[in-house]
Amino acid sequence: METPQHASFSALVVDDDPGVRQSLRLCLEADGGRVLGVGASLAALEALERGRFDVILLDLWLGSESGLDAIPDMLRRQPGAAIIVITAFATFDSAVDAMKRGAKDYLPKPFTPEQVRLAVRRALEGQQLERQLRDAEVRLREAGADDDFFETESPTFWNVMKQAARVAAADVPVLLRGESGTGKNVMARWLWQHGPRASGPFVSVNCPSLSRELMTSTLFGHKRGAFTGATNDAAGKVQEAEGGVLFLDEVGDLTLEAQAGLLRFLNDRTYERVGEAKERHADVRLVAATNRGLEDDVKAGRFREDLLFRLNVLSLVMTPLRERREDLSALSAHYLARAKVRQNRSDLLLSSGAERAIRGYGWPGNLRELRNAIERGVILSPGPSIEPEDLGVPAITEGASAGTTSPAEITIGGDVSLDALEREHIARVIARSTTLEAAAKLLGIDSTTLQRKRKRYGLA
Ligand SMILES: Nc1ncnc2c1ncn2[C@@H]1O[C@H](COP(=O)(O)OP(=O)(O)OP(=O)(O)O)[C@@H](O)[C@H]1O
Repeated sequence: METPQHASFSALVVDDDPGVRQSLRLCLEADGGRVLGVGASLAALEALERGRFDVILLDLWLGSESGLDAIPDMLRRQPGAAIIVITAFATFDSAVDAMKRGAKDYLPKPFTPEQVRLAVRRALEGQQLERQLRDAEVRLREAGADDDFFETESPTFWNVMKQAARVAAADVPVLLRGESGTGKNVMARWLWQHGPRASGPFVSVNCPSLSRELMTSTLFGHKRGAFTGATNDAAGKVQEAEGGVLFLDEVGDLTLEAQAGLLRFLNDRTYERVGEAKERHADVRLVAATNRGLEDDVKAGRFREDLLFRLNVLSLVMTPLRERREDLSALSAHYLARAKVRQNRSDLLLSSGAERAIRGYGWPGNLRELRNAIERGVILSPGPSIEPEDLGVPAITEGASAGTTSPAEITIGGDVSLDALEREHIARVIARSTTLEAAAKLLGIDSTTLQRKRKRYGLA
C-alpha cells in the first residue's frame, strides 16, 4: 500500500507544560498539521465540542489531574479521534490502562520529533484504513455485492437453509436469531426474494437507530399536529411496506409503546397513526431479527412476552461461522474473488499461511469479520500473496493447533511493541472466546472498547 499523504490533519495537544505544547506544535505543523494546544482536560473537552480533531496528543499528568480520566469523555465527544498518550512516567501499567480506556498509542517522554511524527502518521493511516473498510462495507451492503453465498458443506447450515426455504414460502412472521455478522439482514432479503411477496417492497428498519420519541410514528405514521414538528401527515414504514415485507432489525430495541402497536398489528393487521383515531389496515409480512436473547429482555421487563411468542412462532437461528468451518475455504475464495476485482488486484493469492490462519481463527465477528479481513488483506498486501498479518489474524505455525500458537517473535519482555503485544493478546482471547462479550469480560474492558480495539488492530 502506498503511504498516504497527510497533507492536512488536525491535532489537539493537551499538555500542562507550555514548552512541550510549543515543541509538539512545531513538530506537527512541519508535517502539515493544524494544531491547537491546551493545558488542561476541561479546555480539551471544550475544544472537542467546538472542532473536529483527527489526533489528540494527551499528557498523562496534567498538573494534579490525570489525563487518563479524560479519555472516555474525549472519545464520547469524538469517537473517531486517535488518542496518543504521552508521559514522562512510562510504565507498562499506565500504557495498558490508557489502552483500556481507548487510547490508540503510547509515547514515552523524552521523545524525538521523528517519534512523534511516526506515531501520528501511524494513527492517521489506521484511520484511513478503517474509513476505507467502512465505506467498502456500506457500498457493498447497498449493492448487495458479496452477500450471495448460500452454498454450504456444513450440515448445520444446510439445515438452516432447508428451513429457510420452507419459512420463505409460509408468509407468516419470522424471527431471525444469531450473533452479529452471521447474515440476518442478508437472510431477511433472501426470505423476501424467495417468498410470495418478492414483487412487493422490502422495507428495512434498524430499530436502534430510531429516535425513541419518534419510534411509533416512524413505524405507523402520524397526523399533522400530533407533536411538535409534525407539520404534515406522514405514512409510516408499515404503510410503505404494503404488499411486501417489513424487516425490523434489532427488534429488542423497540420501545414498549412501539411493541404494543406492533403486537396489535400482528394480531389483526390494524394500526393507527400517532394523533389519529382512525383504524388502518396493511397487508405486510413481518421479519424481525435479534442478536441477543430476547428472553432476558422479557425477564427484565423491556420486551413484551406476548410479542415474543407472536414473533417466535417461526424462527431461524443463523449458524456462527465457527460452527460451519467446512465453509471457510469456499467463503474466503468467494470474498477474495470479489475483492480482487473491486481493488483491481487480479494477481493476489492467499498464502498457505493465510489459509491456515483463516482455518485456525475463531471468527467471533462471523461472516462480516471474514469478509472485512479478506478486503483488508487485498488492500494491504504488497503481493503476490496475502499473508496472515495482511488479514489481521494471528498466524498459526505449521503443525500447531488452532488458537494456541502465534507469531514466534512475540514474547513478553521481548523486542515487541505494546501495540503488537496488545493486538496479539486480544486476538488470542477472542479466538478462544465464544462471544465478543465473553472476550471483553476476560480482557477487563467493555464491549465498546473491545470493538474499537478490534477495528484499530484490524481484528474486526
Ligand atoms: N449469504 C451471505 N453470503 C456472503 N456474505 C454474507 C452473507 N450473509 C452475510 N454476509 C456478510 O456478512 C456481513 C454481515 O451480514 P448481516 O448484516 O446480514 O449480518 P447480521 O447478522 O444482520 O449482523 P448484525 O446483527 O450486526 O446486524 C454482510 O455485509 C456480508 O459481508
